Amino acid sequence: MISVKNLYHSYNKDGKYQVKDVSFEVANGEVFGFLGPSGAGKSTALNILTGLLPLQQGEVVVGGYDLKKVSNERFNKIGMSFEQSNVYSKLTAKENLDFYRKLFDVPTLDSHTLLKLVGLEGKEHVKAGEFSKGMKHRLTFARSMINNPEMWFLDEPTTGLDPSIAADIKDIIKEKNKEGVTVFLTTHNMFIADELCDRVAFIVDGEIKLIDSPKNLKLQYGDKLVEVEYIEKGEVIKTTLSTVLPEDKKTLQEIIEHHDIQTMHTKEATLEEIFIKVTGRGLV
Ligand SMILES: Nc1ncnc2c1ncn2[C@@H]1O[C@H](COP(=O)(O)OP(=O)(O)OP(=O)(O)O)[C@@H](O)[C@H]1O
Repeated sequence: MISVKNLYHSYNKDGKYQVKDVSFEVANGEVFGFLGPSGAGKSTALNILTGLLPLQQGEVVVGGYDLKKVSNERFNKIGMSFEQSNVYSKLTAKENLDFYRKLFDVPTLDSHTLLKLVGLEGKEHVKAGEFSKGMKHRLTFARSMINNPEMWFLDEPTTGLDPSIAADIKDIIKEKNKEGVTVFLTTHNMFIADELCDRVAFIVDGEIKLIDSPKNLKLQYGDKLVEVEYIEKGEVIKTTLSTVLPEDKKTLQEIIEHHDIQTMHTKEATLEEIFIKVTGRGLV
């Protein structure tokens, strides 16, 4: 479980906060996402949770460890993948993983298994410096799993990757979560948030504006509309009707009773549309 209460962070300690009064909880086994535009404070919050940045103000408990009390033991339980790949160029893929493995006091996964999982099978003995950007990202991602973490922190896990690599990464996240791993991720991509997260927090200017599941958000904020294509006098007519307004409901009933329906589906609001509605800001 992750518990964050009244978290603040100021890089310059000048009274301006890049993370402001942030509170949330992530249950064990949940995928929780911070969704927000560039500069919203997502990485800053994540870096505090993983110990990369010092905790200045607030209460943070990760996997039972209170961040105010120093304990290196907690690093055995967490994994972190960075937005920017940071692998050692002069070491091979296997050497990169083996070097990192030594930092843990718990059983670790073997390099071969991890490299296979991220599609780098056969590249064990290639220097990371010769890897493409996507391959370096896969290696960083593989490294974050080496200690079989209970809590997995992923900063923009698919940003800048080509669609097939992004799809593989998403599948691995889903698989690990099925095995019980708790995931905290940041993203400015509504599709990632929608597809992967059980709950998302909308974050803007360092503040959380709302937390809910993508499904609830769509139910609550989506316009209740239905798009219908039907045949009238040999022509295809397309119309959008409210499922709430009485006149539209009557029209819809009339269309269903007297016309040949080609297609009919409800029109869902996207998370980005809801984000704009709630925060007044876009996701870029
Ligand atoms: N080391 C730093 N020193 C001073 N300010 C910083 C530092 N790192 C980030 N910031 C500022 O803190 C704010 C939040 O940045 P952060 O990187 O947490 O945002 P983000 O939501 O993760 O955005 P992105 O997706 O672009 O990384 C931004 O205004 C950024 O300029």
